[in-house]
Amino acid sequence: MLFTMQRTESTFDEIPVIDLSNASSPDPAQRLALAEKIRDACVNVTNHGIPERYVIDALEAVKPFFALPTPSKMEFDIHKSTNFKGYTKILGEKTDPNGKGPGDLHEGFDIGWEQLDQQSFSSRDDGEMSGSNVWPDLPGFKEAVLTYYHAVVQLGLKLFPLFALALDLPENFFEDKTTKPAAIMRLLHYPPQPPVIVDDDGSGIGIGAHTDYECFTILWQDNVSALQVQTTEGKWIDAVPIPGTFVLNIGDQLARWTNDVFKSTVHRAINKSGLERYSIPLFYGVDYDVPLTPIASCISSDMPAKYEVITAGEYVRHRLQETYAHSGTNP
Ligand SMILES: O=C(O)CCC(=O)C(=O)O
Ligand SMILES: [Fe+2]
Repeated sequence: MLFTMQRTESTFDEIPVIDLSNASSPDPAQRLALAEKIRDACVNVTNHGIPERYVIDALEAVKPFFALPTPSKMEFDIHKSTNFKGYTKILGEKTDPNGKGPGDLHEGFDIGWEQLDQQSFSSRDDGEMSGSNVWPDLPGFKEAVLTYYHAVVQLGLKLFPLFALALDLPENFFEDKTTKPAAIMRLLHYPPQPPVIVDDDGSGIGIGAHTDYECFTILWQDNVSALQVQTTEGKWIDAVPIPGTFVLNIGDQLARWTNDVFKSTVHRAINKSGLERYSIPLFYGVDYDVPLTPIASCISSDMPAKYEVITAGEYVRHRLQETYAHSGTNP
């Protein structure tokens, strides 16, 4: 009989902390032991190798941008972009596909892959998601943001082999599918809001309940608690910020590769602190032209294929269109 993977149930009461020191250990047993720990839908990772200085610099770069008057920020309106890059105004996004409210109480600035050392953007064929970044003319902004971006992209490349191991696949399974890092990064600002519990009409939500669209998300959050993660039983757990760690979430592309053996993590954020909150998620997917074909060991007569096969780029574009539809269309 063919070996079939079992679905992972995430039933934690608090989000586990996983030490990534052994991610590139020469000992395969240590890499495998670590891989088993990241099966859960959501973990905090420590010893990730990203210098704190990079986080601080990116944050200090973006704060003056968010402090600009709205018309200046709207010059970089995400709706002017072919590939959803640039500025999202407060309430500009509605991340919960079933959300009833007026939109999400955060503003954001999105970038994708770009080399750090280049004068001008060299375009890359990203199919559905082709296009360039936009940059405000603020001193040090681009350099600080891209320096942090590239450090997290490198961390992500170390995680793909662990996910492959956890699926009993060759460690290099994702290598030829991640040759042009398809990573979107967002710098997010949640302004202080009245300490309301979210109303029945959905107003007051910082970011509505959703799953992320790529394979996994590496998220830095400041020390203001707002993020919540839903367990398989439907319980909301606070992703309490732990200094020096990142949150690692599973996203829809991995769910599609694995026919839901790895489920994508439902999460949301509500900033009830009365304080400003900042977070920086980086969503790491496979190359946009790669079809999300389910892995054979994740399909059986008990677990028939759940998702139609589409490319990563088609999937991401479709989801971004839905998210931003209520505040405009893109070219
Ligand atoms: O701000 C956060 O903690 C979560 C952000 C998020 O879920 C997203 O941008 O997809
Ligand atoms: Fe998210």
